[in-house]
Amino acid sequence: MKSMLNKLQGVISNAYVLIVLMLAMAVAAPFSDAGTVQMWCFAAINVLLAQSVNLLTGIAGQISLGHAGFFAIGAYTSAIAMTNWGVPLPLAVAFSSLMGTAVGYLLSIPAGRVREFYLAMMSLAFGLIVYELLREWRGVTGGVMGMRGIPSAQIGTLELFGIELGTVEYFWGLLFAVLVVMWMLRNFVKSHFGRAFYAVHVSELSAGSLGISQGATKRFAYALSGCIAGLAGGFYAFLVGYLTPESFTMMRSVEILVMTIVGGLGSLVGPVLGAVLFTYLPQKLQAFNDYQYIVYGLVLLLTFTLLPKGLAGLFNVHTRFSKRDQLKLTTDANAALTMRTPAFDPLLRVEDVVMEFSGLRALAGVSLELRRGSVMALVGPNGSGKSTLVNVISGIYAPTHGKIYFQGRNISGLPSHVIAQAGVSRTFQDPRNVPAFTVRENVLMGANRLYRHNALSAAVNAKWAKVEESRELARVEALLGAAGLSDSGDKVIGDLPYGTQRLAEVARALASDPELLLLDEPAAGLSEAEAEQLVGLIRLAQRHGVAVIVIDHHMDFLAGLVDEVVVFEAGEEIYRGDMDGMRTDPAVIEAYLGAEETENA
Ligand SMILES: Nc1ncnc2c1ncn2[C@@H]1O[C@H](COP(=O)(O)OP(=O)(O)OP(=O)(O)O)[C@@H](O)[C@H]1O
Repeated sequence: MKSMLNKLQGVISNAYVLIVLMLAMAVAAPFSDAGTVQMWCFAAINVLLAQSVNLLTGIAGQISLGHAGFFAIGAYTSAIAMTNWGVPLPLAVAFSSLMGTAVGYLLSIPAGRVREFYLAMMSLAFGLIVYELLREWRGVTGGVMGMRGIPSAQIGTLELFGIELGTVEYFWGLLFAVLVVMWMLRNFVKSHFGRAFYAVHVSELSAGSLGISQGATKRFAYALSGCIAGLAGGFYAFLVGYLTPESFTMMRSVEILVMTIVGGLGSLVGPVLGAVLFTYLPQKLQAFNDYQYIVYGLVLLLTFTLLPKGLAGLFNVHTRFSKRDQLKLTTDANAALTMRTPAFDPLLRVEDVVMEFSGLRALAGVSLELRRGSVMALVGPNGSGKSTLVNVISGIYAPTHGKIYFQGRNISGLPSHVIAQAGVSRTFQDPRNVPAFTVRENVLMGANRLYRHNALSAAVNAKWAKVEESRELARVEALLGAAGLSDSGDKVIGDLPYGTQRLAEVARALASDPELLLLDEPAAGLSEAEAEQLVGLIRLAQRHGVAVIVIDHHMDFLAGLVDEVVVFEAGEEIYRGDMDGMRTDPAVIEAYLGAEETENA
């Protein structure tokens, strides 16, 4: 029984099954009655809408309660383009996508600045504004009476190059569009763009440290989502032949979001399942007469309670976030990191940096220099400013005073993603991985700054995109080997022990092929064997000329690994030198080691 269920799950999650199903529908369409094909058209439009929400909300993590706004903009744009300006069908539909893209981009400017509850409210407001505009801008939209007489496949008034298009031909066109959009989305989501969307979704702080601009990523997500919803709107207008604001109410927005969630956010198959269900459900529920909305509500409640991952969860559908399965890979352990030449030495110069938090001096004038291939430890009691220094160097905080030069360039106060792009990589005191990604995908995310191919190449799986993905996957494989994680590559990281997650985060930091590596307490919570793996990774970086700053309290771990130790107390340096000197330094004993011994006693 279980194996049969597994087989069924395998079949459903297979994209080819979906394609075969769609082709079968295309073949069956001419032999089906007009009402059935019409429903298939509505289902296809809903699939586009659900994919659009899935990209923005499921992948990029930006909730949308106003998607009917994009849908409406697409529908009215194409209708106006054809009826008022005589634009032919393909161009009119393309216009609706372009308009959706432009509005999506514009909306991202305010929406990208807010989160959670405020974002939900803002997207809701967007949908309401569009709805009101449709009602009030009578000269363009026809107001509450709407637009009628739009060429329609359903009525038989739609033409393409003089040939009449009926519902069946229109369905073929829609199906083709759905297939192309889903194929492109699948490739896109499995590329570094998809991983960047997810990185921003899970932690904007961590995304910045990977060289991913949260602002640019969100703008891109809104524009792409608007593009797909606009396309759906374009198709809708020429299917039904009339538009009124009542088709684009807040309820419609909610319905689009709900069908995506019920289908399963984050997967590509989920939105298809949700869209199909929500095309047929209202029709089937008509049998319940006055109670249909109660039954509708119950269906939703039950789905959310029993299937937290939506219908896709029921079928065990997992979207993976790399193109590994499609590529032939080579592994070359030496290819993990680039050999650095001493072009700029010192690589890092920190000059008199002060960091104040509302009057509290976390750093009180810190200066240091770091050479290529050297390892510096920052030690000191809790609250002495070690993490703050790492945060200031990596751009999480702009220093109150002082300068930081990296490769001769003043980077103080630059955004964290710009600093990461320049070659500064870091880990956090608490590992910040994407829990739903596998170990391999998490490490691969670190390589984000090294990709050069554009989004279109990623979406059509261009050769360039494949070459880059193979190259980075091979480097990741070598890094997984160096971290002792080769056997865990395919495991979902959120299910793994803390030590593995930490090691994977260090491997991820190295995957960016950095010049400077900043490790914030990387050995905390590691077993002895894992700590050895960590030492191996740091040495690998060092051999390749990477400069390393490591914060840690474990003297045994640091001994033999570091070239220089800097001890902090209350934001000031109280010792700089080697480990042996530190152990006998009176100031250090008084401020730090004495305290450690007392703590250990
Ligand atoms: N974002 C912040 N806002 C306000 N105060 C902060 C902030 N970040 C750090 N601090 C304060 O700055 C001081 C230095 O903290 P920091 O985290 O750098 O110390 P640390 O040496 O890394 O300590 P630990 O070993 O506990 O991580 C502390 O007093 C801390 O409370």
